[in-house]
Amino acid sequence: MGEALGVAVLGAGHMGADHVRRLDRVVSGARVAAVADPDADRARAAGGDLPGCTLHTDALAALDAPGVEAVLIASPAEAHEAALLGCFERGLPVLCEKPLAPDARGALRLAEAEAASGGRLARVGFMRRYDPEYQALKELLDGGKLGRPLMLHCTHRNVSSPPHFTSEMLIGSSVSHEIDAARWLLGEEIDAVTVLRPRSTAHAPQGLRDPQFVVMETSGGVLVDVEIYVNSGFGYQVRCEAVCEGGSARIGEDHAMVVHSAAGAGQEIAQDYLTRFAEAYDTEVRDWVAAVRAGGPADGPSVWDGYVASVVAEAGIASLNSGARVPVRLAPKPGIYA
Ligand SMILES: NC(=O)C1=CN([C@@H]2O[C@H](COP(=O)(O)OP(=O)(O)OC[C@H]3O[C@@H](n4cnc5c(N)ncnc54)[C@H](O)[C@@H]3O)[C@@H](O)[C@H]2O)C=CC1
Ligand SMILES: O=C1[C@@H](O)[C@H](O)[C@@H](O)[C@H](O)[C@H]1O
Repeated sequence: MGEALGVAVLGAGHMGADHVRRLDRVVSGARVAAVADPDADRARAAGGDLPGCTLHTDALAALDAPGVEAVLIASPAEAHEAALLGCFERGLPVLCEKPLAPDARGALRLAEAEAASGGRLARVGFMRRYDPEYQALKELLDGGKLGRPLMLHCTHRNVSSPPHFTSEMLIGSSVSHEIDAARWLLGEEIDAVTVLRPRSTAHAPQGLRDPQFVVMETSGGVLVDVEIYVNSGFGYQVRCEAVCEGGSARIGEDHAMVVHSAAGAGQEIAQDYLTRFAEAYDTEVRDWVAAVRAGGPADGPSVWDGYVASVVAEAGIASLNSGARVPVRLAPKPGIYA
């Protein structure tokens, strides 16, 4: 391995371009060796000025480009499986944006393929695990000071949804973060999901079921509720309150400066995830680069975590469409994820 880890970034859209910037300017010990996007202009805009960085319209070609030692996948979910399989075949360590795959069957194929490759090569980009507030909440819950957790109340609001967003993606793409965060915070699996459907906002595109109210039941009897509202129109808000036997703890309150004037009191509200979770993305990528340089991403959110999130999301989508409570059924866990 060279002085700085050579990373190929696949996908140069919102997340990919931001990860290129992060690898180039924020994270030490890494350099961008290749950028791939079928949209050549996007690849050029993200990586065209970086010394030693080759540009590609074919993602698999980027895996074989000179100096590539690791891969960051930021293409749409539909493209993750081919890219991850390409990494597994070549033994390349990889950080893949969430969701791992568009459906649970694809996610399971990936867990089986990684297990067959002989060891863990991939992490999934559930960046909330690297957010200082989420980490503080986990430390508090793990420490047991508040007693056993009984409920998590979660809020997840976006200003607006991208044009391709479907009602199913509110769960499969957005709530996938709460699914992973709840499993990680509580150390429990999710056994069943019920999705309730309030009337939709007039500000959502025609036919989009927005907001939705997701209720998850864990193996230990904790109830996790999530308000997902992706066309709130006013801000990006991610909150979580843990209610425990001996108290409660809340994260994600708007922590900007409070300004008082003749017009009243006010505070800026983050408008997107790149602002709200800037530090989490930096820490996520910094930690991954350090782990790869030290020999491999043996910890962090795994392909199995990505698979479980997909199964829970699929149960949620079934509940969204039927109105029924849907149990979660997981495949046997391959030994590498023990
Ligand atoms: N962790 C987080 O908070 C967030 C994660 N994401 C995830 O990041 C991924 C990308 O999302 P965005 O950047 O918002 O999408 P985007 O649509 O802005 O960018 C995706 C880019 O991938 C390119 N692309 C399409 N097929 C490709 C392929 N086969 N190989 C390489 N590139 C390909 C597209 O041309 C486009 O430039 C998704 O998995 C999404 O769920 C997105 C937003 C936030
Ligand atoms: O991952 C993300 C997006 O894909 C998703 O669409 C948003 O709802 C989330 O807030 C963001 O973190």
